Amino acid sequence: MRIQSEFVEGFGQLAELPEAVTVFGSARTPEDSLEYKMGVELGQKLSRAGYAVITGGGPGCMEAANKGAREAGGVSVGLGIELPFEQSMNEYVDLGIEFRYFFVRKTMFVKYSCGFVTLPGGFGTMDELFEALTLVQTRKVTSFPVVLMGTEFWGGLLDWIRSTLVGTGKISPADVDLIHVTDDVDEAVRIISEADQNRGARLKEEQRAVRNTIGDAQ
Ligand SMILES: CC(C)=CCNc1ncnc2c1ncn2[C@@H]1O[C@H](COP(=O)(O)O)[C@@H](O)[C@H]1O
Repeated sequence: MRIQSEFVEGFGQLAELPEAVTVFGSARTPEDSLEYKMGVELGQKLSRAGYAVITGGGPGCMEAANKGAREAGGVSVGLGIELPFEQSMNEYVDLGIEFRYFFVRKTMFVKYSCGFVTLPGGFGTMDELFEALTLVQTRKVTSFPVVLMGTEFWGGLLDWIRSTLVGTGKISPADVDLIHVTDDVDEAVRIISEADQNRGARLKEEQRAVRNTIGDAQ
């Protein structure tokens, strides 16, 4: 089955990836914009912090993050999507995989990264952002930071989330804390790596608990 083979191939090709962060954002961001510049800086700094950078492999913000990763000598990954119109992977992708199904590709973004950073974008970006937030809110993934870059761009959405979603009880006030917003690339990287360290500490705690339980049972 085509869907199954797409999962199997994706898992196989990404299994060896170092720890990675996925960067989302508009396919339409022009190269001479501040947002593109921010994407390049983000790709560079994530790479220097030791993370592979995964994007959707397309133009705009995706290209910017891949470019930054390539420039910093990092691992630059593109998980592309087959579209009805001709479009190739951006030129800064070193490891590229093309998917036919959006939902298979989305699984790969979550499975192979330890956090998401979202640059300004449109429908595609919103879809990816809210999927991530739903997974974190329902604890399908844990210690998974979601960072939004661009306080001005995201401000209106956050106001609406607080006033309308919290205001009418559709989400709890604590759910708003799942979202980190910043204009500072260093802060975005710091949020990701701190969550990473917490995850490491929690894992050790769990391993110790398991060892103690086994010890008690012997
Ligand atoms: C100019 C144009 C429409 C190109 C489409 N080419 C694309 N190539 C790869 N991923 C994409 C593309 N369009 C949307 N996406 C996915 O949706 C997000 C961007 O959608 P949008 O531009 O914000 O809504 C990206 O993070 C990416 O994962």
